[in-house]
Amino acid sequence: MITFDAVTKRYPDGTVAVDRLDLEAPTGEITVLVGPSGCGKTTSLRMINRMIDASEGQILLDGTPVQGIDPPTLRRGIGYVIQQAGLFPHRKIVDNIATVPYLLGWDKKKARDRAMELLERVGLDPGLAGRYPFQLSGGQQQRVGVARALAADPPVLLMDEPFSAVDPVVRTSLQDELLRLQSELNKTIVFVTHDIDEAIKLGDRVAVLRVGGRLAQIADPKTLLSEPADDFVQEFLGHDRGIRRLQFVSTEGLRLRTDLTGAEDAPWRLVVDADGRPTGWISPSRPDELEPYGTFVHGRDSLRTALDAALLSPSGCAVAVDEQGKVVGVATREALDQALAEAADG
Ligand SMILES: Nc1ncnc2c1ncn2[C@@H]1O[C@H](COP(=O)(O)OP(=O)(O)OP(=O)(O)O)[C@@H](O)[C@H]1O
Repeated sequence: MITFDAVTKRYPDGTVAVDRLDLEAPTGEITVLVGPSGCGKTTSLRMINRMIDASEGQILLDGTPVQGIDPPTLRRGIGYVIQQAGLFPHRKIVDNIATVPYLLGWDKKKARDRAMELLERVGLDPGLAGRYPFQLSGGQQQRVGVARALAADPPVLLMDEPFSAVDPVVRTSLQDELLRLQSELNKTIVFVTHDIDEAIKLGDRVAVLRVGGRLAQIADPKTLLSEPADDFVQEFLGHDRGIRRLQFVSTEGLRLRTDLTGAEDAPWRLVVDADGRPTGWISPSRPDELEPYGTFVHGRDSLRTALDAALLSPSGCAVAVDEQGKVVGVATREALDQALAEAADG
Protein backbone atom coordinates (compact mmCIF):
# COMPACT_ATOMS: atom_id res chain seq x y z
CA MET A 1 0.00 0.00 0.00
CA ILE A 2 1.21 3.48 -0.90
CA THR A 3 -0.17 6.26 1.27
CA PHE A 4 0.01 10.00 0.66
CA ASP A 5 -0.52 11.78 3.95
CA ALA A 6 -1.12 15.52 3.49
CA VAL A 7 1.64 15.74 0.88
CA THR A 8 2.56 19.14 -0.52
CA LYS A 9 5.18 19.93 -3.15
CA ARG A 10 6.29 23.50 -3.49
CA TYR A 11 8.94 24.10 -6.16
CA PRO A 12 11.73 26.62 -5.44
CA ASP A 13 9.99 29.26 -7.59
CA GLY A 14 6.95 29.04 -5.31
CA THR A 15 4.72 26.92 -7.60
CA VAL A 16 2.53 24.65 -5.51
CA ALA A 17 2.31 21.54 -7.73
CA VAL A 18 0.65 19.28 -5.14
CA ASP A 19 -1.41 20.60 -2.29
CA ARG A 20 -2.04 18.55 0.87
CA LEU A 21 -2.76 15.39 -1.05
CA ASP A 22 -4.26 12.45 0.85
CA LEU A 23 -4.40 9.28 -1.20
CA GLU A 24 -4.13 5.53 -0.85
CA ALA A 25 -2.95 3.19 -3.59
CA PRO A 26 -3.84 -0.29 -2.32
CA THR A 27 -1.51 -3.27 -2.75
CA GLY A 28 -2.15 -5.31 -5.88
CA GLU A 29 -4.39 -2.70 -7.48
CA ILE A 30 -4.09 -0.13 -10.26
CA THR A 31 -4.59 3.41 -8.99
CA VAL A 32 -4.81 5.98 -11.76
CA LEU A 33 -4.01 9.66 -11.32
CA VAL A 34 -5.86 11.67 -13.94
CA GLY A 35 -6.46 15.35 -14.50
CA PRO A 36 -5.74 18.29 -16.79
CA SER A 37 -2.25 19.35 -17.78
CA GLY A 38 -0.27 20.80 -14.91
CA CYS A 39 -2.44 19.40 -12.11
CA GLY A 40 0.53 17.68 -10.45
CA LYS A 41 0.23 14.08 -11.65
CA THR A 42 3.87 13.60 -12.59
CA THR A 43 5.09 15.42 -9.50
CA SER A 44 2.95 13.13 -7.31
CA LEU A 45 4.24 10.02 -9.03
CA ARG A 46 7.89 11.05 -8.79
CA MET A 47 7.61 11.76 -5.11
CA ILE A 48 6.88 8.05 -4.56
CA ASN A 49 10.33 6.97 -5.78
CA ARG A 50 11.97 10.19 -4.56
CA MET A 51 12.94 11.53 -7.93
CA ILE A 52 11.27 14.57 -6.35
CA ASP A 53 11.10 15.09 -2.61
CA ALA A 54 7.92 16.26 -0.91
CA SER A 55 8.01 19.66 0.81
CA GLU A 56 5.52 18.69 3.50
CA GLY A 57 3.64 15.60 4.57
CA GLN A 58 4.64 11.97 4.17
CA ILE A 59 4.50 9.22 1.60
CA LEU A 60 4.43 5.77 3.15
CA LEU A 61 5.28 2.50 1.45
CA ASP A 62 3.63 -0.27 3.45
CA GLY A 63 3.76 2.01 6.46
CA THR A 64 7.40 3.13 6.07
CA PRO A 65 8.07 6.77 5.11
CA VAL A 66 9.90 6.81 1.77
CA GLN A 67 11.80 9.89 2.95
CA GLY A 68 13.71 7.59 5.30
CA ILE A 69 14.79 5.13 2.60
CA ASP A 70 17.82 5.98 0.48
CA PRO A 71 16.76 6.45 -3.17
CA PRO A 72 18.74 3.56 -4.76
CA THR A 73 17.34 1.06 -2.23
CA LEU A 74 13.85 2.49 -2.65
CA ARG A 75 13.98 2.29 -6.44
CA ARG A 76 15.07 -1.33 -6.43
CA GLY A 77 11.54 -2.20 -5.34
CA ILE A 78 9.84 0.23 -7.73
CA GLY A 79 9.65 -0.21 -11.50
CA TYR A 80 9.26 2.98 -13.53
CA VAL A 81 7.83 3.30 -17.03
CA ILE A 82 7.70 6.58 -18.93
CA GLN A 83 6.33 7.91 -22.19
CA GLN A 84 8.35 6.84 -25.24
CA ALA A 85 9.89 4.09 -23.13
CA GLY A 86 13.19 5.90 -22.47
CA LEU A 87 15.29 2.97 -23.63
CA PHE A 88 19.08 3.17 -23.87
CA PRO A 89 19.66 3.66 -27.63
CA HIS A 90 23.04 1.92 -27.78
CA ARG A 91 22.01 -1.19 -25.87
CA LYS A 92 20.34 -4.19 -27.43
CA ILE A 93 16.76 -4.91 -26.36
CA VAL A 94 17.82 -7.86 -24.19
CA ASP A 95 20.35 -5.69 -22.35
CA ASN A 96 17.88 -2.84 -21.98
CA ILE A 97 15.46 -5.21 -20.24
CA ALA A 98 18.25 -6.64 -18.07
CA THR A 99 19.41 -3.18 -16.90
CA VAL A 100 18.26 -3.50 -13.29
CA PRO A 101 19.31 -7.16 -12.87
CA TYR A 102 22.81 -6.17 -14.09
CA LEU A 103 22.84 -3.30 -11.58
CA LEU A 104 21.80 -5.75 -8.88
CA GLY A 105 24.81 -7.89 -9.79
CA TRP A 106 22.96 -10.88 -11.25
CA ASP A 107 25.24 -13.01 -13.42
CA LYS A 108 24.91 -12.24 -17.09
CA LYS A 109 23.21 -15.49 -18.07
CA LYS A 110 20.57 -15.29 -15.36
CA ALA A 111 19.84 -11.64 -16.23
CA ARG A 112 19.53 -12.43 -19.94
CA ASP A 113 17.32 -15.47 -19.31
CA ARG A 114 15.05 -13.27 -17.24
CA ALA A 115 15.00 -10.66 -20.01
CA MET A 116 14.03 -13.28 -22.60
CA GLU A 117 11.24 -14.56 -20.37
CA LEU A 118 9.90 -11.02 -19.96
CA LEU A 119 10.13 -10.29 -23.67
CA GLU A 120 7.65 -13.08 -24.28
CA ARG A 121 5.57 -12.13 -21.31
CA VAL A 122 4.88 -8.66 -22.70
CA GLY A 123 3.89 -10.17 -26.04
CA LEU A 124 7.07 -9.62 -28.07
CA ASP A 125 8.86 -11.99 -30.41
CA PRO A 126 12.09 -13.27 -28.77
CA GLY A 127 13.73 -12.65 -32.15
CA LEU A 128 13.73 -8.92 -31.30
CA ALA A 129 16.17 -9.42 -28.41
CA GLY A 130 19.27 -8.65 -30.50
CA ARG A 131 17.90 -5.46 -32.06
CA TYR A 132 18.48 -1.89 -30.98
CA PRO A 133 15.58 0.36 -29.87
CA PHE A 134 15.50 2.35 -33.13
CA GLN A 135 14.76 -0.91 -34.98
CA LEU A 136 11.47 -1.33 -33.10
CA SER A 137 8.09 0.36 -33.54
CA GLY A 138 6.86 2.79 -30.88
CA GLY A 139 4.45 0.19 -29.49
CA GLN A 140 7.16 -2.47 -29.33
CA GLN A 141 9.50 -0.04 -27.55
CA GLN A 142 6.78 0.68 -25.04
CA ARG A 143 6.39 -3.03 -24.33
CA VAL A 144 10.15 -3.26 -23.80
CA GLY A 145 9.83 -0.36 -21.35
CA VAL A 146 7.26 -2.37 -19.38
CA ALA A 147 9.46 -5.49 -19.50
CA ARG A 148 12.45 -3.49 -18.25
CA ALA A 149 10.44 -2.11 -15.34
CA LEU A 150 9.37 -5.63 -14.39
CA ALA A 151 12.82 -7.20 -14.69
CA ALA A 152 13.71 -7.36 -11.01
CA ASP A 153 10.12 -8.24 -10.11
CA PRO A 154 9.45 -5.09 -8.06
CA PRO A 155 6.21 -5.07 -6.07
CA VAL A 156 5.45 -1.50 -7.17
CA LEU A 157 5.20 -0.10 -10.68
CA LEU A 158 4.98 3.62 -11.48
CA MET A 159 3.77 4.41 -14.99
CA ASP A 160 3.81 7.98 -16.32
CA GLU A 161 1.71 8.36 -19.48
CA PRO A 162 3.34 5.18 -20.80
CA PHE A 163 1.00 4.75 -23.77
CA SER A 164 0.48 8.37 -24.84
CA ALA A 165 2.90 8.45 -27.75
CA VAL A 166 1.43 5.57 -29.78
CA ASP A 167 -1.56 5.44 -32.12
CA PRO A 168 -5.00 4.52 -30.74
CA VAL A 169 -4.98 0.92 -32.01
CA VAL A 170 -1.57 0.14 -30.50
CA ARG A 171 -2.59 1.98 -27.39
CA THR A 172 -5.64 -0.24 -26.93
CA SER A 173 -3.55 -3.38 -27.30
CA LEU A 174 -0.96 -2.08 -24.80
CA GLN A 175 -3.74 -1.35 -22.32
CA ASP A 176 -5.21 -4.83 -22.79
CA GLU A 177 -1.75 -6.32 -22.35
CA LEU A 178 -1.21 -4.40 -19.13
CA LEU A 179 -4.52 -5.66 -17.72
CA ARG A 180 -3.63 -9.21 -18.70
CA LEU A 181 -0.18 -8.93 -17.09
CA GLN A 182 -1.66 -7.39 -13.98
CA SER A 183 -4.16 -10.25 -13.62
CA GLU A 184 -1.12 -12.57 -13.38
CA LEU A 185 1.30 -10.34 -11.45
CA ASN A 186 -0.86 -8.31 -9.03
CA LYS A 187 1.56 -5.42 -8.76
CA THR A 188 0.78 -2.23 -6.90
CA ILE A 189 0.54 0.15 -9.84
CA VAL A 190 0.23 3.93 -9.88
CA PHE A 191 -0.58 5.04 -13.41
CA VAL A 192 -0.62 8.65 -14.63
CA THR A 193 -2.68 9.73 -17.62
CA HIS A 194 -4.57 12.79 -18.85
CA ASP A 195 -7.01 10.53 -20.72
CA ILE A 196 -10.15 9.79 -18.71
CA ASP A 197 -11.10 6.82 -20.93
CA GLU A 198 -7.74 5.21 -20.23
CA ALA A 199 -8.20 5.92 -16.51
CA ILE A 200 -11.62 4.29 -16.48
CA LYS A 201 -10.46 1.28 -18.43
CA LEU A 202 -7.36 0.58 -16.36
CA GLY A 203 -8.08 1.85 -12.87
CA ASP A 204 -9.35 -0.15 -9.95
CA ARG A 205 -9.45 3.30 -8.39
CA VAL A 206 -9.25 6.63 -10.17
CA ALA A 207 -8.05 9.83 -8.50
CA VAL A 208 -9.11 12.99 -10.32
CA LEU A 209 -6.82 15.96 -9.61
CA ARG A 210 -7.51 19.58 -10.35
CA VAL A 211 -4.96 22.23 -11.27
CA GLY A 212 -3.20 23.38 -8.13
CA GLY A 213 -2.59 19.76 -7.15
CA ARG A 214 -5.74 19.16 -5.16
CA LEU A 215 -7.70 15.94 -5.12
CA ALA A 216 -11.17 16.42 -6.59
CA GLN A 217 -12.40 12.83 -6.14
CA ILE A 218 -11.10 9.30 -5.72
CA ALA A 219 -13.41 6.39 -6.47
CA ASP A 220 -13.76 3.20 -8.46
CA PRO A 221 -14.63 3.95 -12.12
CA LYS A 222 -18.27 2.96 -11.79
CA THR A 223 -18.86 5.27 -8.85
CA LEU A 224 -16.96 8.05 -10.55
CA LEU A 225 -19.21 7.84 -13.61
CA SER A 226 -22.44 7.58 -11.65
CA GLU A 227 -21.65 9.96 -8.78
CA PRO A 228 -19.17 12.67 -9.81
CA ALA A 229 -18.35 14.76 -6.75
CA ASP A 230 -18.74 18.15 -8.40
CA ASP A 231 -19.04 20.09 -11.67
CA PHE A 232 -15.31 19.89 -12.34
CA VAL A 233 -15.27 16.09 -12.18
CA GLN A 234 -18.50 15.88 -14.19
CA GLU A 235 -17.06 18.06 -16.93
CA PHE A 236 -13.78 16.16 -16.94
CA LEU A 237 -15.67 12.86 -17.37
CA GLY A 238 -17.15 14.11 -20.64
CA HIS A 239 -20.56 14.02 -22.23
CA ASP A 240 -21.36 10.34 -22.75
CA ARG A 241 -21.01 9.47 -19.08
CA GLY A 242 -24.33 7.58 -19.04
CA ILE A 243 -23.39 5.33 -21.95
CA ARG A 244 -19.93 4.67 -20.52
CA ARG A 245 -21.44 3.68 -17.21
CA LEU A 246 -23.08 0.75 -19.02
CA GLN A 247 -19.67 -0.87 -19.36
CA PHE A 248 -19.92 -1.69 -15.66
CA VAL A 249 -23.36 -3.29 -15.95
CA SER A 250 -23.29 -7.05 -16.43
CA THR A 251 -25.30 -8.88 -19.10
CA GLU A 252 -25.75 -11.82 -16.78
CA GLY A 253 -29.39 -11.05 -16.05
CA LEU A 254 -30.24 -10.01 -19.60
CA ARG A 255 -33.30 -11.94 -20.82
CA LEU A 256 -32.56 -13.94 -23.97
CA ARG A 257 -34.89 -15.39 -26.56
CA THR A 258 -33.92 -18.71 -28.04
CA ASP A 259 -36.62 -18.98 -30.71
CA LEU A 260 -35.23 -16.44 -33.18
CA THR A 261 -32.87 -18.87 -34.83
CA GLY A 262 -35.71 -21.01 -36.11
CA ALA A 263 -39.07 -19.25 -36.03
CA GLU A 264 -40.35 -19.01 -39.61
CA ASP A 265 -42.86 -16.29 -38.76
CA ALA A 266 -40.39 -14.03 -36.92
CA PRO A 267 -39.50 -10.81 -38.78
CA TRP A 268 -35.83 -11.73 -38.58
CA ARG A 269 -34.22 -15.13 -38.38
CA LEU A 270 -30.69 -15.76 -37.17
CA VAL A 271 -28.72 -18.26 -39.23
CA VAL A 272 -26.10 -20.38 -37.50
CA ASP A 273 -23.50 -22.75 -38.94
CA ALA A 274 -23.06 -26.43 -38.12
CA ASP A 275 -21.02 -25.53 -35.01
CA GLY A 276 -23.72 -23.21 -33.71
CA ARG A 277 -21.86 -20.00 -34.59
CA PRO A 278 -23.81 -17.08 -36.08
CA THR A 279 -23.49 -16.36 -39.79
CA GLY A 280 -26.07 -13.57 -40.25
CA TRP A 281 -29.65 -12.38 -40.07
CA ILE A 282 -32.24 -13.09 -42.76
CA SER A 283 -35.33 -10.96 -43.31
CA PRO A 284 -38.44 -12.26 -45.11
CA SER A 285 -38.13 -9.47 -47.69
CA ARG A 286 -34.63 -10.56 -48.71
CA PRO A 287 -34.50 -14.29 -47.94
CA ASP A 288 -31.29 -14.88 -49.92
CA GLU A 289 -29.17 -12.26 -48.21
CA LEU A 290 -27.35 -12.59 -44.92
CA GLU A 291 -27.43 -9.31 -43.01
CA PRO A 292 -24.74 -8.27 -40.49
CA TYR A 293 -24.93 -9.13 -36.82
CA GLY A 294 -23.25 -8.03 -33.60
CA THR A 295 -22.41 -10.37 -30.76
CA PHE A 296 -21.65 -10.18 -27.05
CA VAL A 297 -20.49 -12.90 -24.68
CA HIS A 298 -23.42 -13.47 -22.36
CA GLY A 299 -22.50 -12.83 -18.73
CA ARG A 300 -18.94 -11.70 -19.50
CA ASP A 301 -19.44 -8.66 -21.72
CA SER A 302 -21.11 -5.51 -20.46
CA LEU A 303 -24.47 -4.05 -21.33
CA ARG A 304 -22.60 -1.42 -23.36
CA THR A 305 -21.18 -4.16 -25.60
CA ALA A 306 -24.63 -5.78 -25.92
CA LEU A 307 -26.14 -2.45 -26.92
CA ASP A 308 -23.37 -1.92 -29.45
CA ALA A 309 -24.04 -5.41 -30.84
CA ALA A 310 -27.73 -4.55 -31.24
CA LEU A 311 -26.89 -1.32 -33.07
CA LEU A 312 -24.67 -3.27 -35.48
CA SER A 313 -27.55 -5.56 -36.47
CA PRO A 314 -30.32 -4.37 -38.82
CA SER A 315 -32.62 -6.64 -36.81
CA GLY A 316 -31.97 -4.45 -33.76
CA CYS A 317 -31.23 -7.58 -31.74
CA ALA A 318 -27.92 -8.49 -30.12
CA VAL A 319 -26.66 -12.05 -30.57
CA ALA A 320 -25.57 -13.65 -27.31
CA VAL A 321 -22.75 -16.17 -27.63
CA ASP A 322 -20.78 -18.29 -25.18
CA GLU A 323 -17.01 -18.15 -24.69
CA GLN A 324 -16.60 -20.44 -27.72
CA GLY A 325 -18.61 -18.12 -29.94
CA LYS A 326 -21.68 -20.37 -30.10
CA VAL A 327 -25.10 -18.78 -30.04
CA VAL A 328 -26.91 -19.06 -26.71
CA GLY A 329 -29.78 -16.72 -27.56
CA VAL A 330 -30.79 -13.29 -28.73
CA ALA A 331 -31.35 -10.10 -26.74
CA THR A 332 -34.24 -8.23 -28.34
CA ARG A 333 -34.86 -4.51 -28.12
CA GLU A 334 -37.46 -5.11 -25.42
CA ALA A 335 -34.97 -7.08 -23.30
CA LEU A 336 -32.29 -4.41 -23.78
CA ASP A 337 -34.79 -1.68 -22.98
CA GLN A 338 -35.71 -3.42 -19.74
CA ALA A 339 -32.03 -3.84 -18.82
CA LEU A 340 -31.39 -0.16 -19.58
CA ALA A 341 -34.28 0.87 -17.36
CA GLU A 342 -32.91 -1.27 -14.54
CA ALA A 343 -29.42 0.20 -15.04
CA ALA A 344 -30.83 3.73 -14.89
CA ASP A 345 -32.58 2.86 -11.60
CA GLY A 346 -29.56 1.19 -10.09
N1 LIG B 1 10.86 21.92 -11.64
C1 LIG B 1 9.77 22.68 -11.54
N2 LIG B 1 9.85 23.96 -11.12
C2 LIG B 1 8.75 24.74 -11.03
N3 LIG B 1 7.51 24.33 -11.34
C3 LIG B 1 7.38 23.07 -11.78
C4 LIG B 1 8.48 22.19 -11.93
N4 LIG B 1 8.04 20.99 -12.40
C5 LIG B 1 6.70 21.14 -12.55
N5 LIG B 1 6.32 22.37 -12.18
C6 LIG B 1 4.93 22.90 -12.18
O1 LIG B 1 4.17 22.12 -11.26
C7 LIG B 1 2.85 21.95 -11.77
C8 LIG B 1 2.55 20.45 -11.87
O2 LIG B 1 3.39 19.85 -12.85
P1 LIG B 1 3.32 18.32 -13.21
O3 LIG B 1 4.34 18.03 -14.26
O4 LIG B 1 3.38 17.51 -11.97
O5 LIG B 1 1.85 18.22 -13.82
P2 LIG B 1 1.15 17.11 -14.70
O6 LIG B 1 -0.24 17.00 -14.16
O7 LIG B 1 1.96 15.88 -14.72
O8 LIG B 1 1.12 17.81 -16.13
P3 LIG B 1 1.13 17.18 -17.63
O9 LIG B 1 -0.13 16.38 -17.79
O10 LIG B 1 1.11 18.41 -18.49
O11 LIG B 1 2.38 16.38 -17.76
C9 LIG B 1 2.78 22.68 -13.10
O12 LIG B 1 2.26 23.96 -12.86
C10 LIG B 1 4.24 22.77 -13.50
O13 LIG B 1 4.47 23.91 -14.31
